Formats: sequence, structure tokens, C-alpha cells
Amino acid sequence: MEWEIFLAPYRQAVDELKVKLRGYRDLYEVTSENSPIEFVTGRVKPIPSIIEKARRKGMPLTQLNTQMQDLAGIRVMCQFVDDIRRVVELIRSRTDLMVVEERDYISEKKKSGYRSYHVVVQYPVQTVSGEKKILVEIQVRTLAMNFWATIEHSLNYKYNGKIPSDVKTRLLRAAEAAFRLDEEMSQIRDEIRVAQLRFLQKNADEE
Ligand SMILES: Nc1nc2c(ncn2[C@@H]2O[C@H](COP(=O)(O)OP(=O)(O)OP(=O)(O)O)[C@@H](O)[C@H]2O)c(=O)[nH]1
Ligand SMILES: Nc1ncnc2c1ncn2[C@@H]1O[C@H](COP(=O)(O)OP(=O)(O)OP(=O)(O)O)[C@@H](O)[C@H]1O
Repeated sequence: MEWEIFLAPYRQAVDELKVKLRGYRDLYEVTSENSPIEFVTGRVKPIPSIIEKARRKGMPLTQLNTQMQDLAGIRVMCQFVDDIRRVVELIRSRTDLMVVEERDYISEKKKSGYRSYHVVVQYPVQTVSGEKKILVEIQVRTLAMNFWATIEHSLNYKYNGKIPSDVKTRLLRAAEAAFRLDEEMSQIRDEIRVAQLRFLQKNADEE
């Protein structure tokens, strides 16, 4: 019950931000522009995972609100690597939250092969006892990065965090393959864009 009371504003923050970020899709549809957002998920960290992480990192449970940045988590999936930058700019430009930290695991992937762009924001929620500023971790990634991270996460779970080294090596190779797929898709999109521009230009010249 105490956990539920403590986590209530985090649930509220996740619910509100899911709605707000999903809203961009409709806004882009109106302007017929490509939405940089494919889909959005969110979760409040499960209690056993909070307790395990606090123990692992030596965080006192009384300091969770300031020290554990991912109690409230949002994930934004994009089609293309370029869209990630557009989403991060959308987040930075919002006036209903404040960016407190950014971690770029795309320019510099993690040792595991993990790639994503993380933005930690401070988001105010209105509770019955007044305004509470909540830390929310927003992970922005492509569909391919998400595919890899989801599988790696479940393997980690299966192996209790101790993935055998041959599996680790294969996961690293898979991460590179996912990144090459992202690069290939970006090139295809760029080529289509150039072809479309040429087509429009040709039509304009003929008129
Ligand atoms: N699947 C997967 N997810 C990762 C990996 N590294 C980070 N993440 C995700 O990103 C979150 C934040 O990671 P970091 O920015 O490294 O934060 P941290 O508090 O230093 O590290 P954690 O103890 O992993 O939370 C994690 O809670 C995961 O959801 C990884 O190697 N694989
Ligand atoms: N920012 C986020 N947005 C949406 N879902 C998330 C986010 N972070 C983690 N998740 C998902 O929530 C579920 C529970 O995650 P949990 O917090 O236990 O994992 P984790 O973030 O990898 O853990 P840890 O930070 O303790 O290493 C997993 O399926 C995970 O992929």
C-alpha cells in the first residue's frame, strides 16, 4: 500500500506523457508530414525491480525520488535514426517539462551493444497534496534498436544477468547488424526523397 501511494504520481506522469507524446502523431497527420514517432510505450518500474536496483546501486529507499531516474519510464520508437533527433528536439522544446540530463548511447553505444538516446526530464504532476516534480526517463530509439534491446533484455532475464560470453559476442554482432539495417533504411528513404523532389521539380518546370 505504501508503495502504491509512493508510485501514484509516477503512474500519473507516465499516463500523461504517453498521451502527450502520442498526440504528435495526430498533429503530423493533419499537416501530412511524416511523424518522427512510430509508437510510444510507458511503464512504472515494477516494485521488485526497484528494490533490486536500489540494492545493486546502494541507494537508500528514502532517496529513490531523487536518485532513481527510471521509476517512471517512457519509450518512443521511431522508424529512422534521423527521427530520433527530431523527437529529442520536440521534447526539448516543450514548456511542460524540464530536461535534466541527456545520454547519447547512439554516438557511443554501451558495452553490451545497446543503442538508444535517453532524455531524463523533470515533469510536474498535480496531486491532491499539490504539485510534485517527478523524474521521468524517456528512451528514444528506432524500431531496430528496440528489437535488439527487447531480445537482449529477455536473454538477460533468462540468464539472470549472466549471459554466456559466446552469446554476448553474437548479441554484439546482432547489434551491429541492426545498426546497418537502420543505415540502409535511412539511405533508401533519402533516395526516395531525392527522387520525389526531382519529380516535383520536373512537373513544375513543365507547367
Ligand atoms: N536491453 C538493454 N537495455 C539497456 C541496456 N543498458 C541500458 N538499458 C536501458 O536503459 C536504462 C537506463 O540505462 P543507463 O542509462 O545505463 O542507466 P543506469 O542507471 O546507469 O544503468 P542501469 O543500472 O542499467 O539502469 C536501463 O534501465 C534499461 O532500460 C542494455 O545493455 N540492454
Ligand atoms: N523508459 C522505459 N519506457 C518503457 N518501458 C521501459 C522503460 N525502461 C524499461 N522498460 C521496460 O519495463 C520492463 C521492466 O523494466 P525494468 O525497469 O525492470 O528493466 P530495466 O530498465 O532494464 O532495469 P534496470 O534499470 O533495473 O537494470 C521491461 O520490459 C523494460 O524493457
